[in-house]
Amino acid sequence: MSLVNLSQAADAKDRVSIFEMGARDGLQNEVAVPTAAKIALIESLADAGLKRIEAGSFVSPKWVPQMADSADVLKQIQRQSGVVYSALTPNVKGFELALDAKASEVAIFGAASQSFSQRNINCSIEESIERFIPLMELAKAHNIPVRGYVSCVLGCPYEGEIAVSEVARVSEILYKMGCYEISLGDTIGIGTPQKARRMLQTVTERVPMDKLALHFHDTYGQALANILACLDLGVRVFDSSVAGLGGCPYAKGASGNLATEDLVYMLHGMGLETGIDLNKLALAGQAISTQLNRNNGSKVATALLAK
Ligand SMILES: CC(C)(COP(=O)([O-])OP(=O)([O-])OC[C@H]1O[C@@H](n2cnc3c(N)ncnc32)[C@H](O)[C@@H]1OP(=O)([O-])[O-])[C@@H](O)C(=O)NCCC(=O)NCCSC(=O)C[C@@](C)(O)CC(=O)[O-]
Repeated sequence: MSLVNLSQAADAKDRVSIFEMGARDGLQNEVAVPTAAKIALIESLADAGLKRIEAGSFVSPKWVPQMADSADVLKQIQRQSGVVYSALTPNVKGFELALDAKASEVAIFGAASQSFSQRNINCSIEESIERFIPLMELAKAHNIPVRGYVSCVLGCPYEGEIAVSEVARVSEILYKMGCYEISLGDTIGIGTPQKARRMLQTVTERVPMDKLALHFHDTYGQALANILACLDLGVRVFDSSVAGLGGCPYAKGASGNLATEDLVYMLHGMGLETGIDLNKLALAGQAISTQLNRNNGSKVATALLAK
């Protein structure tokens, strides 16, 4: 049996939704990025047609000082109608700050690995769920949609293999708590296509496919192959990061998410619609790469800009 039914995926004239991670997952690892550069990045991403942009995170500035200006970013961006500007919120304090900064929606972030949960948010999986309950109640009261992340779905930097049953269990808890979508994170980018497919299939036994997103880091260069392997299962939401920016401060050595430009190029090539202008996106990625004084992490953008 073939790994992926390419003809089925190629015939699907449907739309894919991309959640842009560059300004949060991308920049949370970069020191001393001026607030103005973050704002310029977010505005240029919206100009390129991205409708879902993670703009920052309201976490402890002692843990992630790089995101300490998230309120300024959210308060100062020129917003476009129809664009969702989201922020990570680990607890009620973070939610209140996000509300004050007028985040359109927030995201809670848990993990399928106890060790990663402890290192990333300083509590066990069970304690994190307890912390999320009052946040979910507040979000409901304020009519703010909440997205949920599950980290380490294809492996953990501290524990290695993670049981897919645990990924499905945590995903179902976040879904039943009221998260409108669960993003499954290969935090350290070690997954390969069959494993990614099997993991997604197992999670769909507990959470409907149209409530799931895939969030693949590209550390081992497998992210695009993993997405291709999962596309024909019906998943239509992917997280990615312009110019491949990023990494997680609590997953040493992990590189950024799959570059959005590379994802868009593949999807458009398969006849799938994203609503994104690839040339504008490539320019946005190049501008922030130049600002950070680093090579552009997107192969597609590098090729397009060399023309
Ligand atoms: C969760 C905590 C806060 C627990 O950290 P803690 O130390 O256990 O929290 P605490 O409640 O004891 O508070 C300690 C101090 O932090 C402050 N504080 C407490 N909460 C907040 C807040 N929301 N905003 C601002 N300040 C806050 C609080 O006020 C206090 O300040 P002090 O009295 O010492 O001056 C901490 O562990 C933390 O901030 N962790 C965030 C780590 C992080 O941001 N990681 C990266 C994002 S996750 C990721 O990248 C993965 C993902 C989502 O992309 C998916 C994937 O790829 O897998």
